[in-house]
Amino acid sequence: MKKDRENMTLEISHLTGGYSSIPVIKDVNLTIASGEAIGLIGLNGAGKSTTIKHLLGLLRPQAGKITLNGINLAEKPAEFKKLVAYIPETPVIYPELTLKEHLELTILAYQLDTDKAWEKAKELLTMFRLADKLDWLPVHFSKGMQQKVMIVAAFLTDAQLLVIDEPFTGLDPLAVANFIGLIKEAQESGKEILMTTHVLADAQKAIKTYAILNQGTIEFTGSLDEIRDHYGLEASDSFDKLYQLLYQEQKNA
Ligand SMILES: Nc1ncnc2c1ncn2[C@@H]1O[C@H](COP(=O)(O)OP(=O)(O)OP(=O)(O)O)[C@@H](O)[C@H]1O
Repeated sequence: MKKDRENMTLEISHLTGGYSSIPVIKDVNLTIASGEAIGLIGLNGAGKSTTIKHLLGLLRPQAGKITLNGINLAEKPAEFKKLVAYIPETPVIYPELTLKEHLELTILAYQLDTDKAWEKAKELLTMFRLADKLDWLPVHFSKGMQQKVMIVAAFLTDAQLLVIDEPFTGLDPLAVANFIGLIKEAQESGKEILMTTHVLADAQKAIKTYAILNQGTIEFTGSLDEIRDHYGLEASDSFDKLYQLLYQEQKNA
């Protein structure tokens, strides 16, 4: 398939949804173009994971639509999902499968060319210091090592959209640096990235644009400097102050 960067866009438009008739996210609009990475930030309970669940097709919207490269998730879920790789906050590990078998599952699920995929897997496994553990059971790995398995599997897929939920907790600084390098590479190769995080110090090494989700609504989108201006933060203020302001808004709502 010819890659035309102009058509490679994630569009979330007027998305309203949640777990019951009372919506958790309301009229969310977000566009991520090819080569763009957006950080989704907000207080606990703001609706970040709920937005991600909609994006992965795990929840059905009450209103609105999600398209990727023009493919509507509601109309062509299988086609849409093949273009998406997901790194969950809590690693999903199958207790009876080895590391090698976990990666084989990914290769099968995304119908990857086996030789090319293993070439890529070896690079990623070496980067994350897991190359000698292919026959181990990841269920016995540490939290950080399990997180690395998720990262290796996601970057193996070559998916167009990377959805990443709070990746930094549990990763050591070497792994964080490698992960940030992969995010930058993914952007350079024209992928779209949506990452939720509370760890702006690490995120800002790779991500320049942030969407602020407050009580289920995207309140502002921009660079960290634009966010400072919008919320009246001083250059000397830490971003903790932003969260305090969001909390005040929530209390006053
Ligand atoms: N499975 C569920 N069933 C019902 N309500 C849920 C469920 N999961 C989350 N919620 C509710 O949806 C709201 C948003 O939760 P969500 O997990 O999307 O927040 P978040 O922004 O990801 O928070 P965090 O920063 O803690 O990860 C919260 O009020 C939460 O209680």
